[in-house]
Amino acid sequence: MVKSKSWTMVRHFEGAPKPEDFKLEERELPSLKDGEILLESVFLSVDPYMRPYSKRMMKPGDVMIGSQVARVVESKKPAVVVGTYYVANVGWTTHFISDGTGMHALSLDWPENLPRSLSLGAVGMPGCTAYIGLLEVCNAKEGEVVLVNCAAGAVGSIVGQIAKIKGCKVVGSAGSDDKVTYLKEIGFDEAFNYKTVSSLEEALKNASPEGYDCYFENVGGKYADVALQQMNQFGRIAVCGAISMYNDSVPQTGPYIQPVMLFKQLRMEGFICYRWIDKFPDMQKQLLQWVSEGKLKYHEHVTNGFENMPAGFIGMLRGDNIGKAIIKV
Ligand SMILES: NC(=O)C1=CN([C@@H]2O[C@H](COP(=O)(O)OP(=O)(O)OC[C@H]3O[C@@H](n4cnc5c(N)ncnc54)[C@H](OP(=O)(O)O)[C@@H]3O)[C@@H](O)[C@H]2O)C=CC1
Ligand SMILES: CCCCCCCCC/C=C/C=O
Repeated sequence: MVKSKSWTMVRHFEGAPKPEDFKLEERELPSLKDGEILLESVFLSVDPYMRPYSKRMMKPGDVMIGSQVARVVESKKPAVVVGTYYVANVGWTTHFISDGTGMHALSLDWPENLPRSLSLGAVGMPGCTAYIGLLEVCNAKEGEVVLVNCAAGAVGSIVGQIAKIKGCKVVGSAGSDDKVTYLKEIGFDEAFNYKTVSSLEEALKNASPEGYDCYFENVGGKYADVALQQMNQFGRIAVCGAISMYNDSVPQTGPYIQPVMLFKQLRMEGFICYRWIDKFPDMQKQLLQWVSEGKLKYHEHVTNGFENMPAGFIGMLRGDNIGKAIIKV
């Protein structure tokens, strides 16, 4: 008998998630039936969406939502070979039985020198989100100026680098001096620590006196109020996330965006990456190629041990991570 451990949500989060909001549970899995496979997790992802989507998709006692890279340890499905790897959306759980639906296999020729955890980060959903938001939603063009916040994170760090590959000028903001150093290392033209600048408005003006054509928005709230004022005429804003608002119990209120949207003739579009799910395989191929060629750098913030998964999640929301926050079992 195989024992599976899972992290469940004890109660809906109030404000920032806390360790006591999670419970580690264990259960025995049944024997495999014909057509089924048994998988064990190798890497799990902790992502900001888990905070707002826990409210939309979960009830107390449910296993936390999320995706992982898992290895096949037993197979009663002829097409599936033991030792192969899959990305599966099965939540915070160490072992699971599947008939193969709702998962996708990692390429059998995954490069030896690259960690498979990249399929949860730079070459996975966050990488595709960066690609879509920048190129499909903002429609960034060579020579334009791109602003991205949460710039040292899983999505933001890829946004900035794709923008450089496409010939844009890139400005990024992040929440520590180490993150700012990292952004310069990976090719951002300008970067600043939004927590220590005396004026966000001045920091944005200094970084790009010529204004901004594209704004890849991950933060929302007061940051956005200031950044929108720095947009150029006909600027485009891809609303990817609003992490500064996810823990709010009482919604934040204005300033309101209509005057600046009107007089600068801006276009703002919210997007969820899965609208482009059919394009994921092509985007992932491109992202993996850029990584293999050294054009796209990646960094991972690895928390070791499944038992530390809530701490890894809480730490990511607090800003502990440079690059993708990953749990290694
Ligand atoms: N629309 C879509 O399809 C998708 C949207 N997203 C969104 O993209 C954004 C980035 O996600 P992801 O790259 O995975 O996460 P990150 O790797 O960027 O990690 C989250 C980061 O958010 C920053 N942060 C936390 N609280 C605040 C705050 N109050 N104000 C400003 N920054 C804060 C921290 O960085 P710092 O130290 O810089 O503050 C932290 O490191 C999120 O908003 C997420 O919801 C992600 C995937 C898909
Ligand atoms: C494993 C279930 C995931 C369902 C929600 C995925 C949402 C991804 C888009 C993110 C939006 C904001 O962060």
